[in-house]
Amino acid sequence: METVMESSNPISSKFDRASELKAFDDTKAGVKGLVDAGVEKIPQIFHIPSLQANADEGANVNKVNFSIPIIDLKGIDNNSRLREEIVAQISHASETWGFFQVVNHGIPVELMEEMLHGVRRFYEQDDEIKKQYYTRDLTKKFVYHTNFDLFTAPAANWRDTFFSYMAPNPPKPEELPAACRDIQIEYSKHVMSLGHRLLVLLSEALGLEPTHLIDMDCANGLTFVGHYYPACPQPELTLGASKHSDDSFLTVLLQDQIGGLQIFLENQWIDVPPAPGALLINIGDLLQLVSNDKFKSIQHRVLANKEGPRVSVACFFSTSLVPTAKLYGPIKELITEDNPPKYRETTIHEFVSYNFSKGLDGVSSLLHFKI
Ligand SMILES: O=C(O)CCC(=O)C(=O)O
Ligand SMILES: [Fe+2]
Repeated sequence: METVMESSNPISSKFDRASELKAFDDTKAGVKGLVDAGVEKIPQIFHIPSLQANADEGANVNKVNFSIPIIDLKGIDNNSRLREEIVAQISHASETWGFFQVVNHGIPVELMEEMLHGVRRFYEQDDEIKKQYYTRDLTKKFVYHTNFDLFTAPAANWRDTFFSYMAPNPPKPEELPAACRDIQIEYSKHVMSLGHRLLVLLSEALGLEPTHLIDMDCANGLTFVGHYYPACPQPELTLGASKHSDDSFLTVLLQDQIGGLQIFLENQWIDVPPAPGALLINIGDLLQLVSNDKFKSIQHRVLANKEGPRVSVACFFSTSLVPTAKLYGPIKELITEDNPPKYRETTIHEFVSYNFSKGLDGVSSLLHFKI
């Protein structure tokens, strides 16, 4: 009798969940630790009920014939007609899909591969060394844990993650783990320069001076995030990353060949299969906000998979760590009588803190800032 009452009591089942989450966090071994221990049934904390009931939008996958455009940057710097053409492609993609892939982006393919290897080396190294980096202290220079929103999200994701702020105040090399330090530093430098080039093209796409977005400090901060999605024995019950949009200005994503990333467009989920040598670029919430909704920050998610591990590196351009009181709102030059500001002004710190406290709950943070 008591057992029945306890299990139907929402308060006690909530307590169970809290202690399960804590026990999982305390292992410091992440989702990979569960897989290494041989779990065949994924723990309850990872279950996403709407997926199981097929009740979310996931029931509609790839009904439209659509693929993310691949934009070739080759020759952009010495042919002005080609440059205009590329700006038009970037403009169209950013207004419509919020996502595009780039090739001939200036980052050597070997470097991209070594970057993915570096992330994998970190996760697959000796557990005792890896655990030393496990922390929920976000002021650390290198933060490794499993889900950042483990204790607040409705369901945990089948994913482990580490991150470091690589700009404006990069960590000292010795503050990063030996498994990925050299490549993380080198790759981040390349991404910084690609981000600058893209922000120039995006400024032009908005009809602004080429340096407009750079001058607004959109490329001052870079957060480097290394994800590891272990193979999942029951991928239909959970997700690698829940539906969300990025809180950055711009995100540069490097994914391996496993696949599983999907974007939510026209009320359905669309696969974003990896394209060899390409980097995936997406508009973040902050760029949607300053462009007054001209550019779209599109929600996306990552499926859990049986074939993993899947490795990806997401580099977010934002300035969250710069203690600036600078206000960001819709860019004045874009505002007209017919196009009044759609958002109130905010600081990066306020925006990112709001997004972080909310976790990956599928609701855009932008709504909170709408006028
Ligand atoms: O791993 C991926 O492909 C996507 C990760 C992602 O969406 C994110 O880090 O915001
Ligand atoms: Fe994302």
